[in-house]
Amino acid sequence: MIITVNLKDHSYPINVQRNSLKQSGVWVKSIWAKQKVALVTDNTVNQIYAQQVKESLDSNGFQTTVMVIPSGETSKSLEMTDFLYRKLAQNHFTKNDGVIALGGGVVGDLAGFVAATYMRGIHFLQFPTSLLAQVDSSIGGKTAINMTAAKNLIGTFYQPDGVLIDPAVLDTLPQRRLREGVAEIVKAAAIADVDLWQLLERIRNSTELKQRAEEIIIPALKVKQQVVEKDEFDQNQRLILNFGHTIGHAIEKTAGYGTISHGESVAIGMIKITQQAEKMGLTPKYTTQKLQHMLSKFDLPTTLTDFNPRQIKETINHDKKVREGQLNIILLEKIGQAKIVPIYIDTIEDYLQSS
Ligand SMILES: NC(=O)c1ccc[n+]([C@@H]2O[C@H](COP(=O)([O-])OP(=O)(O)OC[C@H]3O[C@@H](n4cnc5c(N)ncnc54)[C@H](O)[C@@H]3O)[C@@H](O)[C@H]2O)c1
Ligand SMILES: O=C(O)C(=O)C[C@@H](O)[C@H](O)[C@H](O)COP(=O)(O)O
Ligand SMILES: [Zn+2]
Repeated sequence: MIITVNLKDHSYPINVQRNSLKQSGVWVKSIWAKQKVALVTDNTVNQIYAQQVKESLDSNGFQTTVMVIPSGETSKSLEMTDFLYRKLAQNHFTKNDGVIALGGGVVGDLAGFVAATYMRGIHFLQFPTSLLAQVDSSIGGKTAINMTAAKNLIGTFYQPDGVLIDPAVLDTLPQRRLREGVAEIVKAAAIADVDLWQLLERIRNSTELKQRAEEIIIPALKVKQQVVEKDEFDQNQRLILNFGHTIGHAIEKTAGYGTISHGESVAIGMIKITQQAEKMGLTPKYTTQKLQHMLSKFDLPTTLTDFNPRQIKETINHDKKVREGQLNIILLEKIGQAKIVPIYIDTIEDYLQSS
């Protein structure tokens, strides 16, 4: 199935097809002219999938160099950015050449940032291999690396030329990694798709979800595609994709990148913000309970024992949504519909204390 992301300057296809990775070179040839390709991956995905992708690319006329970064959130760094820039330069990559991100959101965000900035931008494709990357991070063009001060502080908007999703690769994805993707799917349903929410309600657990992957991936990525089409550069409506992320990103940073994963932090963030919104009458009663029930069913965390509101507040000060002392937070109008509410940043600690 092909879903097109329609944007003013750069529309592109998302191709969802089981077992497509093995023949990915054929698809790439339909998008790019023959050229050098940097296949950026992490050491886990490298061992399982890089060779078959390289073979398919090379047999379709591409000249592929595999570039491997360590697995995990700490690779979204200036150090790894520099490592990839050097590799591209050593291998004489030019503006005619391209980068393919083969991996989860970490590989996608980092490789996308490198592709966007090397020679002011070279061609870029996403081959997402984690559930999270297949439903969220590979689409929409946000690229980023982290700083000590806060998450995703450096980045660009840089849309890929295409996204190739092979649901068969989820077979090798560990359970913990799978449920991290479920957190973003629950987010997508909660903010914009009540039908997807109801479908998730009918699914018993992560195992069943994996078996019915395409049924879930397609509506989840359509939520993202539609939101991005309305507001590519995060000026207004796209902010809803940040539901649970203001607190979530602060949790990731304060715990130490990679300690509590992105998906887990977002799950806790969605609960914290909804609990308080419910208390203030901004979100209907029992919404937190519904979210808690949904997330727990997929073994996602909904609380954090070491939650430190002061530290979290300090980190939130660096959030990209802060403008002139105000922060846009995302709340649920109801399940399936989000709203953007501005609050004063000074009030965030009380907000967090009482939730
Ligand atoms: N750009 C965006 O719009 C966007 C959206 C959501 C999340 N993100 C970012 O994405 C990152 C999280 O992504 P993630 O959850 O994919 O983490 P990840 O990239 O670290 O992948 C999780 C783990 O799964 C492994 N893995 C990936 N695919 C596999 C497969 N098929 N089989 C076996 N192992 C596999 C990886 O090696 C890694 O160890 C965070 O940095 C987050 O900020 C970005
Ligand atoms: O695409 C978006 O927009 C999102 O907010 C999707 C989020 O799931 C994702 O984690 C994103 O990277 C967060 O972006 P940021 O702008 O808050 O850094
Ligand atoms: Zn996210």
